[in-house]
Amino acid sequence: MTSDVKQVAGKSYDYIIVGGGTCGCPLAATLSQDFSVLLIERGSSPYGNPLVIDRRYYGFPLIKTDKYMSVAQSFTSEDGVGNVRGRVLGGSSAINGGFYSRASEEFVCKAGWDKELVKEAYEWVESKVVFPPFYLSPWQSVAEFSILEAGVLPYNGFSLEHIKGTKISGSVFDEFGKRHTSADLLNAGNPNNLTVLLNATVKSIIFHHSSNRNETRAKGIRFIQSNGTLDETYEAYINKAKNSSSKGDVILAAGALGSPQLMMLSGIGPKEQLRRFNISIVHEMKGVGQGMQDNPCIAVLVDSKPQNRLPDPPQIAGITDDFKIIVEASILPLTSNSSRVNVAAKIAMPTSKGMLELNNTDPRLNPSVRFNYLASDDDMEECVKMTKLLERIARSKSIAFFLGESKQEKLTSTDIDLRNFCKKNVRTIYHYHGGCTVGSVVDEHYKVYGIKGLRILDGSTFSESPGTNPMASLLMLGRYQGLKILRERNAESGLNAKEHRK
Ligand SMILES: Cc1cc2nc3c(=O)[nH]c(=O)nc-3n(C[C@H](O)[C@H](O)[C@H](O)COP(=O)(O)OP(=O)(O)OC[C@H]3O[C@@H](n4cnc5c(N)ncnc54)[C@H](O)[C@@H]3O)c2cc1C
Repeated sequence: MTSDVKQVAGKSYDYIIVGGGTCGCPLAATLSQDFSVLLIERGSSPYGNPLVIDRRYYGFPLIKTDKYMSVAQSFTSEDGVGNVRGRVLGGSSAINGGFYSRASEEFVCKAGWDKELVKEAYEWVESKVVFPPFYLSPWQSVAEFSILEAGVLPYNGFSLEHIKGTKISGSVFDEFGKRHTSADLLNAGNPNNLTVLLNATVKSIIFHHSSNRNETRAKGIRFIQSNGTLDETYEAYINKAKNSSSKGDVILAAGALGSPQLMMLSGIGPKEQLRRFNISIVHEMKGVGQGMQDNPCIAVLVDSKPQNRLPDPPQIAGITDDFKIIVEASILPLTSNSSRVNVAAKIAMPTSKGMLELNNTDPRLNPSVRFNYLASDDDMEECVKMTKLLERIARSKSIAFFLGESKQEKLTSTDIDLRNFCKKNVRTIYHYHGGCTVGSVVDEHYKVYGIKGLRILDGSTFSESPGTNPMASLLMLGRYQGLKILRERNAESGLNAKEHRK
């Protein structure tokens, strides 16, 4: 691990992975088994940073943000909803709630993934960074009782599966309250093959055009120091190989905001967008930045005023019969010595979608994004149902007993009231995705259409969230796709050897 750009500048690797986040780290570890890998991350190391590592500081990165260096980068969508994205090795797995739950079989089927390999990849991740609950905090126990009291049944106890009813899930926090991020998975890589460059932001992809311009191939990246100037750029390249099929790839794993942004900054995207910022067009692609989606969330504060309770990440989930609503509860800090107790629910499969656009050419700044929360009637209807369920939970005897307060007053009365309540109070649960979706920007192997040697692997490729919280599936996807690439390359080298012997 280094922050010295000079150790990397001008060098070549079999694979270059942009973004040391949730998907990028397991991918880098896996590919390094057989190939040289450069993993380049704009943030710093999570190790030794209590805001990341210590459960007692859960939620603090969200309230301690700055423009360039904080581990969470805040942004406000065009809908006016505040949000954050990870900016540290480990990515958003280093700042999130740590709640770990596998995708449903239906989601795996729909994605066209190989079921057995998916299982193997989940198990690999779980053997390293996922923990069963060693104990349930008093608030998580009360959340469990209150969700059951509101009728989200059956009770499933501890399970990593996405099943209807109320369950206790896995977590990336261990029994000592220490967070394990995707960065820990790098320990499973081959240290002789793996270079991790921190505090370096990729500015654009470098392309090679064949002499007849029939083929465009990603041949490297251009990057800057994250605290440097935009003009002082460095380059790293993909290793030259004897034939094009044995070449590696540049793989974007910069997240649902980072990957579409970087595609556009590199000249791949909607023409008008690129022209607006004088970016030379490498490949027109209308789908880049499209299909942005965030799961609408309503959160109800159940305590009457801020208190000094320890932050408490979610560990219980209530999943309704139709799998359309998921309820979780946590205690989040407001300031360094006050916090609020909340119950939150998300619409698992919203239909409203938005888009992402460039608003500057500095890769360190946020692009502009609109999610169009609750724009469709279906989503609004679901939000009304979700708020009714939240009310039942918030007014449960279990919560009143925990707080030592009398049962909450009813918030609203008619469906019209509830619609207005939803419009006014919709927020994020941070599971946003899209922008480079499979079928639109990348094919089923996560290869960018029309460009050789370029793949994308992260939340930007999802056209819907995996029903449940997405971290588990993104960790899994990094491992899964890494294994697929290794197998692909082994099969190719077997074929080449055969050809050679003929
Ligand atoms: C506050 C919060 C709470 C959440 N809680 C949960 C939860 O409890 N359970 C759950 O399952 N999910 C949760 N999520 C969602 C989940 O964490 C994310 O969906 C997931 O981590 C995204 O993974 P990713 O690989 O797509 O992107 P990230 O993990 O965000 O990785 C992208 C990486 O790329 C880097 N990067 C971006 N641009 C560049 C560039 N130009 N050059 C170099 N590096 C770059 C970033 O710094 C980052 O490290 C939460 C998310 C947040 C933000």
